Amino acid sequence: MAAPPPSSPSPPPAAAAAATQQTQPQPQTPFYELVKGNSGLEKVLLRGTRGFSAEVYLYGAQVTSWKNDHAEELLFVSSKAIFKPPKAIRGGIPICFPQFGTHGNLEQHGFARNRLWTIDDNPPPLPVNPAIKSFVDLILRPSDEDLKIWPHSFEFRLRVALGPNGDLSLTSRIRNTNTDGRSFSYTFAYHTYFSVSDISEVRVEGLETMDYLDNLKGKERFTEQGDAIVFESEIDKVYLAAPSKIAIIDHEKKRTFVLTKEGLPDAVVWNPWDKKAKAMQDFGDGEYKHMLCVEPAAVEKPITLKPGEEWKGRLALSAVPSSYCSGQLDPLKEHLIALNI
Ligand SMILES: O=P(O)(O)OC[C@H]1O[C@@H](O)[C@H](O)[C@@H](O)[C@@H]1O
Repeated sequence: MAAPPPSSPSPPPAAAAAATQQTQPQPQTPFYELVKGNSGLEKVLLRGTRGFSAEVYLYGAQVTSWKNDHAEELLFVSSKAIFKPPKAIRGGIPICFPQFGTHGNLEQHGFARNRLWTIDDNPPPLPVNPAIKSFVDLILRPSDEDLKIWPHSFEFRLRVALGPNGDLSLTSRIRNTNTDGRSFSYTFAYHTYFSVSDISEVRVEGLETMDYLDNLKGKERFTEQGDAIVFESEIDKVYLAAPSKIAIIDHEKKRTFVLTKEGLPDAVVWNPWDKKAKAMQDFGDGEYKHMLCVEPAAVEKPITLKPGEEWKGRLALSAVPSSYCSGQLDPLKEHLIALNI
């Protein structure tokens, strides 16, 4: 598909066709480009004001890039990532559905991350900030093969939006479309890989004093101590009933990522560290130093939907200068209000 110049984004063909059939223009015409990415897989480019950008592969509906106005990449994608089904792409924001990790009988993290999603040009309305001009809606429905391993009919809609201040939001809407009257339950995560300068210089605030399940200790439950979380070895924890705002402070970069989550009670924190990194085929030996996963999730208590019911889970990310005092998430409030998240 021919890529329109960034200054004059064009609606995708289906949206353009729909617009000509309507007397009233669509209030929210999604602006994006569809281009070929690695291994010929298609990806959507979102361009915001002042050079902000994001990329989303149709494979896995996976965000693989989020850049600020200095064209700096804010997400981590491994240099060894494999862009070939059935392997999930190592990095960015994989979607874990209908199972997080090994909490069930399906393959680790479920199948949504290694399925081909399609662009949904006519999604049901979703209230949005009118200042957001760059977004895309993707949809996944189960194939006959999927129904054999998880016998439930569903519609999973994901909107990825780039805000006017460069903030990135992902909104998932999952609907039970079973016609046999059956409910279904699932666990879920936005498996977000952040790019950091040096893991030993990073601190996470917002999870102190939380209870967590330690995946490195047979999912046993512990309580975190009062200090911000720092990293000196492998970590794989599911923090339970975590607050809606979490900050990742990168001292060297003088950058703070602020995560805001809705509908997702838990937060997973993962870094494989050196030994596990070496054992991973699609991950460089030293790359653990430059990434950290903080994953808004619903793990401990699966979400249950009756037929016709819909669940919504949202993640909003912003990257702000680290110019506030340690131990206080509150000063971020003003910035969050300014960002409208
Ligand atoms: O290699 P995968 O399947 O992408 O999983 C990576 C990690 O993902 C994390 O979310 C899990 O808590 C870890 O246990 C897991 O190792």
